[in-house]
Amino acid sequence: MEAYRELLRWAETQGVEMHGVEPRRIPGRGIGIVATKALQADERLIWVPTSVLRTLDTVPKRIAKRLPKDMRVHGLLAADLALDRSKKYEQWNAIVPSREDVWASLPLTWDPELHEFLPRPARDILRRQTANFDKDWAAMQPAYPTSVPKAEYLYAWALVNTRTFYFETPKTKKLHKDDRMVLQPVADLFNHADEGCEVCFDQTSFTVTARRAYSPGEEVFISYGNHSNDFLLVEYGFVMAQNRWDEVCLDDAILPELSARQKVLLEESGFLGNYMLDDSTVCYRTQAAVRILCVPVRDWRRFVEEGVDGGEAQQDKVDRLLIKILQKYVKTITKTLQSLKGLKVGQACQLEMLSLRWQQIQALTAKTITGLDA
Ligand SMILES: C[S@@+](CC[C@H](N)C(=O)[O-])C[C@H]1O[C@@H](n2cnc3c(N)ncnc32)[C@H](O)[C@@H]1O
Repeated sequence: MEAYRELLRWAETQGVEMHGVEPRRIPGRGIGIVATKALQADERLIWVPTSVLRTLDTVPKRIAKRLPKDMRVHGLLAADLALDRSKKYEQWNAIVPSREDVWASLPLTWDPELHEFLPRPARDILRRQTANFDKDWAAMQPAYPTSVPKAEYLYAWALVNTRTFYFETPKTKKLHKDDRMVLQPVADLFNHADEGCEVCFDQTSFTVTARRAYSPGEEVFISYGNHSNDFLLVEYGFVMAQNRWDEVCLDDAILPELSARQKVLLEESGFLGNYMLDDSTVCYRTQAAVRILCVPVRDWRRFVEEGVDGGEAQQDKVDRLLIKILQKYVKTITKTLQSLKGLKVGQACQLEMLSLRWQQIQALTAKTITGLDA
């Protein structure tokens, strides 16, 4: 019998209710939740009592007391998963992705040589994530020097990273926002889409409710947030083919064009770096940075300080220069894609994911060029 059927049986004994949906294996997405009948908007699909959650409070005292009092909840939950030898959650343990699956998908566990091929925003997120893991491991390691090898803790930490939900209790409300996290067996089988079901919680339960109708057999998603593909790649180990929240960072295209003086001016006005474009817009910061490259400083100041754009002719100049910068960037991306093809490190699926991501970035950049050129 599929392990998730055992999980469902266990969940039922714990009071979890599922209506018109069930878990199934979905190619390329592990397990997901699928409609078993026609569903209507506003139908309640899953109800999970808070008694099922794995939280700060369910970490056994014998574990927590050996760890620092101020340890992050992420680190504590990972310690609990790594040390748990009880049968209490065995049905849940049986359905979570294997270590191999996590290692294949999550950049944190990849060969560091591959990290240099992540887009800049992904590298930034990974740097913060690595610092958090290192902090938690530094607390864990001396407390359990022999019983939990680093790779085992990293696996548990990655599961927590990819499967927790935001949850507030009077106790966790006193903690940092990032610490208000809980593991939620069963509801953690929902995959992500850029628009999904409604997820609500109160002190007694989590509820997932359909926002639209679904046909039988259709996968039902929730949204993990309005995340770009760079974020999804590092935090969850996947990128989406279509993502309305996706965006491209242009810092690697624009920063090298700026002189030291121009960087100082941009810094002073709060416009240095974080240049983004999405499916329909080039951000104001990008406009400010490209403008400083091609209009008199006096006019540039009026743009950033008063929002005066200098008229159509000047905007045209800015657009022309931006097109050139973006065309150069498209060529740089082509080189990155070629380098990826020749790489001898990492797994094929990791290289494919990186290539896919750069192709997406290239496509969005090219689309912007076409839009500007029209
Ligand atoms: C909360 S779990 C969802 C259940 C998971 N698929 C499983 O098999 O247990 C989050 C993980 O599911 C996968 N996932 C979620 N949404 C996805 C999507 N749209 N495409 C591909 N993988 C997805 C990623 O591996 C992510 O880290």
